[in-house]
Amino acid sequence: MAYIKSRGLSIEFPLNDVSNRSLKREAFSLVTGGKVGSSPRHKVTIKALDNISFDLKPGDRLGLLGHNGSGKSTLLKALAGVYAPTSGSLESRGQITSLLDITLGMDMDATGFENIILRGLMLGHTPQKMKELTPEIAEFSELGEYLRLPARIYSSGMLVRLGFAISTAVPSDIVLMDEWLAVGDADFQKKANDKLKEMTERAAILVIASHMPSIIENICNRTICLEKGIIVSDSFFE
Ligand SMILES: Nc1ncnc2c1ncn2[C@@H]1O[C@H](COP(=O)(O)OP(=O)(O)OP(=O)(O)O)[C@@H](O)[C@H]1O
Repeated sequence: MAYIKSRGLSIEFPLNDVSNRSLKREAFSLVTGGKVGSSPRHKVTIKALDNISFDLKPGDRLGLLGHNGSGKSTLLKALAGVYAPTSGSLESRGQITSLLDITLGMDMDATGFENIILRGLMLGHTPQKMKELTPEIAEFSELGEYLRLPARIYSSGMLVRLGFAISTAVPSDIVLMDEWLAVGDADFQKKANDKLKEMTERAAILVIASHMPSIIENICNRTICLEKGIIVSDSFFE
């Protein structure tokens, strides 16, 4: 059964090029969302997440709220395995699909077809699985003969279409999203939106950060609001 368990999770970023005595530190403390502090070695650090604890189980649809810099993306990236906890723990079970950066791992010199395999490997799938999925991904992307050409010649919209088609090809237990994805031109967006809806509805657990109240109201049954890396409210609703 899929789950996420966070216990006292804290994530700190060391700012190696900012000294403790520097005037720059004051500037940082004014503008950043995370808490500015210092490490034992007198280096400036930003505490992006501070003592975060929560549990998620199948059926949970968590909306992450908070001002810019409050720690939403850092929490999503920690859930995706991009950042390790500085202290505390974060555990999960289940296949995770991270839609945080859907073109991550693509090689611009490789063709679209090659990138289907490469990006699939990044997502934790086998080459065999990706080969089986290739016709479906190719059809969804609508890139046709472009898939035989290097990705560097794609427009940014074409690249995102391919990344989206690959990332959503395999159903998963846990879906992570930073804002509801809007991909491609108007026609493609409708198709992508339907696919995203199907994927998030089928997932056991969804975690989405959003500044859009309508997204949170329509799809979430719980919200956690962050402020300077701390949970300031945790609400459950139908
Ligand atoms: N790689 C990094 N190095 C240093 N500081 C970072 C890094 N990533 C995030 N931060 C800091 O961590 C804090 C939280 O940032 P995060 O991106 O998680 O906020 P957010 O809530 O997602 O903001 P937004 O709504 O603007 O996307 C901020 O103070 C930010 O400056």
